[in-house]
Formats: sequence, structure tokens, C-alpha cells
Amino acid sequence: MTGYSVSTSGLGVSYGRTAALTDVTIDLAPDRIHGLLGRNGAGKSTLLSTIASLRAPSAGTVAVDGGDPFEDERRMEHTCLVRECGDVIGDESLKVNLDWFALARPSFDRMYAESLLDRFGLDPRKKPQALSRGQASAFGVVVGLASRSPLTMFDEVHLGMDAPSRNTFYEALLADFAEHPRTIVVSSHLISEIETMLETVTIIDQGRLLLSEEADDLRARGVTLTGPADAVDRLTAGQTVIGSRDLGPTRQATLFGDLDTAVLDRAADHGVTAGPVPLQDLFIHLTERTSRTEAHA
Ligand SMILES: Nc1ncnc2c1ncn2[C@@H]1O[C@H](COP(=O)(O)OP(=O)(O)OP(=O)(O)O)[C@@H](O)[C@H]1O
Repeated sequence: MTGYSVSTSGLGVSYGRTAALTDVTIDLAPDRIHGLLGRNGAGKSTLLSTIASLRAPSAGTVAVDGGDPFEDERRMEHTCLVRECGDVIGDESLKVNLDWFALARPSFDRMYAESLLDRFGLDPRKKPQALSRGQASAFGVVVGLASRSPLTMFDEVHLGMDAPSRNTFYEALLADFAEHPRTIVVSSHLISEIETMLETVTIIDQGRLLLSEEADDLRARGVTLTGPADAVDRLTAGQTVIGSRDLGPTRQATLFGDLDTAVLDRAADHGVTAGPVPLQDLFIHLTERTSRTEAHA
């Protein structure tokens, strides 16, 4: 079974008078790993729960695998949204919960789920209500991965897990995705750890779409220049500098936007090296700038 595509058109979602999403139009291709990034309250959870048909749009449309997922049995049972709040039976053992997921999810792989429980050090006899926050998150990851759903979405689920467990999650996700390609969406406001596995990046800010593009294209819009301060200043004059820091006489400046390639070509002649910019830095810049713009509007 191949992954589902996801698209939204002019999507709006409101909670009473609060507009959580406004005019969001995105297209997420099947069988890829997509990152959904946004600051606290940006609307990530609202977008994912609307795609999963847990919430109805106030405006616009959502299409999963080319059709409306709302109350559509096939699309809903093949869509798995893992949220921090759990969606598990709290007073039954993990083993019984897995039995239940195996019945509810057509592609669920029970043996894989048990091997993941083992990898995360989770006791199948324990009940979800007796798990720590990190263990509960890990159980969500087990369910999400073992569901092998054509559309699997992890809503900031890794944030409560410790570093070794997060690493286990990333490794398991990449290995299982290689063997069973499907559409994966990972939402987060902590990007540095997950950025290498993201193929596309969608950023929402204050309920509006900021960008949705290939991760490599976004990275290509930023560059760091490191070298003697005066040489870096000469090269960056007239360009959009989004950050700068000094270490003794050495300056590192981060540029973003339509980069002047002539500058990059000249950099080496001036003893300046050009390097990539972490997505996290671009994300901070992009979301800071919009917040400031709106604040001063
Ligand atoms: N049940 C609700 N009732 C009213 N407002 C809500 C509700 N849920 C979310 N909101 C509001 O909708 C907006 C988007 O919230 P959402 O939870 O989707 O953001 P998020 O990007 O997932 O945030 P975070 O990273 O902090 O989890 C916020 O302004 C939030 O206060």
C-alpha cells in the first residue's frame, strides 16, 4: 500500500472567535517525510487534527488521498495521528491496547510493535496511566510506527522523550520508512534534531502558512560566511544578514534570501568560508520576522 497525499485549500479553523488557522493551502506528496514547523500556538495541532478528521474546517477544504476524509471510513482507518494526549485506553495494559490497535488499524504489524516496546524498554503488562510522560510518548511512537498507516502524523510526540529515546524514535522511523514507504508528517518547534530526516518543510506562523517547500530548497536560501570581520562585512554589505557573531577577530554572518552568487564565488579569495545554515536558524529568523512585522503593523 502506498502513502496518501494530503492537500488543503483555503483552510480555516476557528475555536469560537479564535481563528487558529486562516487560508492555509498546502500539498504534501505521498511517500515522503514532511516537517510541520511552527512556534507555540501557531496552529500545528489544529492542522493535523483537521487532516485526521477529528475537527471540521470552518472554511476551505481538506483532501486526503484525493478525497474528503471527514467520516470516510477507509481514509480514517488508514490515517494515524499520534498526539501527546495519548488516545489510548488508560486502564488496560499496553498489550491489550496493542490488541485493540491491531483490530482498528488494517496495516498494524503486531510483531513489529512488540519489538519496538522492547527497544523502548516498555513493559507490555503496564497500563498507560502508570507510564511516565516520556514512556507514554514512546508508546505513542510504537503505535504510530507499527500502524504503518498510509498517512502517519506525529504531533510533537517526541518532545517528552529523553535524548536516547528520541534517537531510537528517529532511527526506527527512518529504517521502517525505508522498508515501508508511506506519508509521514512530523510536527515540532524543535527542529535541529529532526531536520536531517525532513524532505519537505511547511512552516505556519500565527495560523497562516509561511512557506511549504523542499527542505533542500529552503536550506539553499541561507548561507553562513566565516572569516576576518572586515572581509565578511565587505562581502555581506547590501545583503540580508539574519545573524552575526564574533569569536575574536573572526566573524560569522548568516545570510538569507536571494543570495548574490558572485559574493560566494569571491569569498574564498578573501579568506572567508561559506557553509550551510541549520534549518532551525532559518525557522527562528522567519518566525521572528513575521511576529515583529505584525507587532509593528
Ligand atoms: N480547544 C481550544 N479552544 C480555544 N482555542 C484553542 C483550542 N485549541 C487551540 N486553541 C488556540 O488555537 C491556536 C492554535 O493552537 P494549536 O494547539 O493548534 O497550536 P500548536 O502550533 O500545536 O501549538 P504548540 O506548539 O504550543 O502545541 C492557539 O492560539 C490556541 O490558543
